[in-house]
Amino acid sequence: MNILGKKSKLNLIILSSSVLLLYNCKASSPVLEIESERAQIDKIDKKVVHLLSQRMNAAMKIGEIKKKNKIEVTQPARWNEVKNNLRKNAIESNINPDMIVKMYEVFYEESVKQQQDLQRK
Ligand SMILES: O=C(O)C(=O)C[C@]1(C(=O)O)C=C[C@@H](O)C=C1
Repeated sequence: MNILGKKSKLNLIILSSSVLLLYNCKASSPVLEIESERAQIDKIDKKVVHLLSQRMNAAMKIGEIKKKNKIEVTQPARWNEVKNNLRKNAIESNINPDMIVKMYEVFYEESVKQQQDLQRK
């Protein structure tokens, strides 16, 4: 026995066709595709900032130890090691190593500055 009448069946077909049409429009819309990638970027940026904050916290802990033990803040050999690691990681991840090191120079300067501020306290 047929549960749906002819009219309801027709309405259902029209409705499902419209949904399909709408879905296809969305999937191929450049604006929506860009929005989707932007949402990815926002998520990644949030994670990057969180990780950088964790890096700074680790540097501050090192700063406390250096202060207590009268150890020099700047450690050029370690900084060279960090840069070599960064270059290796960048190449493995197919991203420009010079750009990564340039970015890290900013993080490193801040790390040293914060440690030096701590020594003065
Ligand atoms: O490894 C240390 O001793 C740190 O204090 C961390 C850090 C860094 O931010 O990577 C900062 C200063 C040093 O010159 C070397 C490295």
